[in-house]
Amino acid sequence: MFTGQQIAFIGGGNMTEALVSGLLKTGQVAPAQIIATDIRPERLEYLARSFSIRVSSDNARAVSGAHMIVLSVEPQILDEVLRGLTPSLDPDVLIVSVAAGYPLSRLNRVLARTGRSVRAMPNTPSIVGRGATALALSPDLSPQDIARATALFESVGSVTVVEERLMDAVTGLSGSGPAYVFLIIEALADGGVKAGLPRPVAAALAAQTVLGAATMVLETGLHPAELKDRVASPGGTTIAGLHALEQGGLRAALMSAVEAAAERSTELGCEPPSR
Ligand SMILES: NC(=O)C1=CN([C@@H]2O[C@H](COP(=O)(O)OP(=O)(O)OC[C@H]3O[C@@H](n4cnc5c(N)ncnc54)[C@H](OP(=O)(O)O)[C@@H]3O)[C@@H](O)[C@H]2O)C=CC1
Ligand SMILES: O=C(O)[C@@H]1CCC=N1
Repeated sequence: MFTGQQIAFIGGGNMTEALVSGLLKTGQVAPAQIIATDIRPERLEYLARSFSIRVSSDNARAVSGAHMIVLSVEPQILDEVLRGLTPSLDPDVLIVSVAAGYPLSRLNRVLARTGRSVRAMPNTPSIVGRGATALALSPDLSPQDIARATALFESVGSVTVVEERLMDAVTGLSGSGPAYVFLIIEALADGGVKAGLPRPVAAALAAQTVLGAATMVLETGLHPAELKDRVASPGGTTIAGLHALEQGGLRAALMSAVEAAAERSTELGCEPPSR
């Protein structure tokens, strides 16, 4: 699928590292087919050393001759970065953007092109191959384009295709969601420490509990409420803990977190560039 294809990653940060690592692990892409750019020389050195890929500080040169471009810089600077690519851009190149909140209509407007683009929202568990990515596809993509974009993100986890109007909601849930879960794991571990556990024991139990519970939801297909009910014995420990969570407003807090992050994603898409 990627035979003879050149892939350019613009912005050599966390997301690019996860995707480069995932793609190379599939064995479908050789290091020489990948180029990554960044403005930080230390990131370029790190990426070249870790993955033996080509690196450059020149975005325009990197995209010249590329068959697929992955845009992975902050949304606030993406307009400026895109304008710098325009002179060397093949009008037919497949463009994949992971920039939060940044709509495909804006991408096309800034690049003065009409399509062949994918808006993606991955998340940081992609770094360990357990990512969740949603893709919104422009209507003119070929089956091969869709297969390539899907393969890129399947190399680091699961892929779901959604309408672009849902991408801000996806960003609020699975894009930002790992941070909510890290906070929950930290707080559970703190609770364990408060109840007398050594910190390393509490941290390991908290993380494994979240992993195990999430795996049960995915593997059984049961409603989380059904699984919750199976943990809570009548008059037992769990119902006492659940009552405390309801009093603390955990459900409403998590719903508000997703809503606030989704709203921020929408705002980011409308904001003028910050630099
Ligand atoms: N982190 C996450 O959980 C997720 C992030 N995203 C999206 O992915 C994108 C990248 O995020 P992430 O990898 O975390 O960010 P990082 O900050 O880790 O990576 C971006 C890199 O691009 C560099 N950079 C800045 N300007 C340029 C430029 N003009 N040309 C080339 N490189 C440049 C940055 O340097 P410097 O730091 O000096 O600015 C930085 O090294 C963002 O759009 C974000 O919205 C999407 C899903 C999840
Ligand atoms: O916080 C952010 O803006 C990015 C997008 C989703 C996760 N991190």
